[in-house]
Amino acid sequence: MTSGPVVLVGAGNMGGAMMRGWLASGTEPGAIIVVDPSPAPAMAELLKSEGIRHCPAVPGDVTAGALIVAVKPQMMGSVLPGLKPLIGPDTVCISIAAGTTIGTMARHLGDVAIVRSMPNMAAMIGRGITAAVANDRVSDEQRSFANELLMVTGPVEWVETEDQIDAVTALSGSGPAYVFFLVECMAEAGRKAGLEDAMAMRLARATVSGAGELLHQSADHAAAFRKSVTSPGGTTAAALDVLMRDDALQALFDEAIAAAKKRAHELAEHG
Ligand SMILES: NC(=O)C1=CN([C@@H]2O[C@H](COP(=O)(O)OP(=O)(O)OC[C@H]3O[C@@H](n4cnc5c(N)ncnc54)[C@H](OP(=O)(O)O)[C@@H]3O)[C@@H](O)[C@H]2O)C=CC1
Ligand SMILES: O=C(O)[C@@H]1CCC=N1
Repeated sequence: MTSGPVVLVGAGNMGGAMMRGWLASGTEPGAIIVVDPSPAPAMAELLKSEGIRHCPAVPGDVTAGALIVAVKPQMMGSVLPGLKPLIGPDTVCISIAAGTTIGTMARHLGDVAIVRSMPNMAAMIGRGITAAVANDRVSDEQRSFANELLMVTGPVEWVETEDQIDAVTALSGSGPAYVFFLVECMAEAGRKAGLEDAMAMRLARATVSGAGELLHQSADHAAAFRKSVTSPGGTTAAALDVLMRDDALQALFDEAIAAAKKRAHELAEHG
């Protein structure tokens, strides 16, 4: 089954991160084909230096072992139909696009093996998290091949039902942006508290990345870490009294995640 090449359609931020992961994990450059009309100069250079075949349009002489679709959701409806020639009986098709459903993919690609997945931006440093769901055409062998291809950017969680992928998109797919915004807010608050701009940003960045690393290196619950920072009657308690007041921040996150999930449903309509 894995005799066909891994064909990546869309070598942008996420597709590029996956491709770099495949190379780093030992996939032969000759086993990768990239379809992208005009990759960014750095990507074009990488494809050239690695000797990866680059096709500005879908090649007519290839049957993919795995077909990874990493274009914007709004492009899926126009890109998917043209990918059919790449699909043979053993091809597993993997999408990372937000919103686009397995049903939409099957409508364009046919009754084939499809994995719908959702990575996140930390894939760029191999520290992402991906959730995936497979349709019933995906064999155990194809699922484990898909798992191998996805896990180069971090752990892979397989979910049972497709509707969970929209929730994943809202939580971990978009999630890095929430954390970056948290850094912006913390830095701005630090500035208002009297710190020089750049210093406030350095402290906020280091605080969030250090706290993230603690979570990464330990299985302890986030609440346990929070409690160990918080001395009774101390400064952290004073701040958390504000942040946790009336569950307002939780309510804001509930609303934000629900909005992202709703948007994923809307994006599905572009198929
Ligand atoms: N960014 C993120 O954090 C995450 C994104 N995703 C999903 O990943 C997908 C890709 O996002 P991202 O990598 O950020 O987007 P990018 O715009 O960086 O990448 C998309 C790539 O596809 C190329 N492209 C455009 N048209 C075609 C075509 N007809 N055939 C082949 N390639 C084409 C684009 O080229 P050009 O730039 O020239 O148009 C670009 O290189 C999206 O569906 C998104 O929902 C999932 C998780 C996280
Ligand atoms: O914002 C988006 O639609 C994409 C999907 C998850 C992260 N970025």
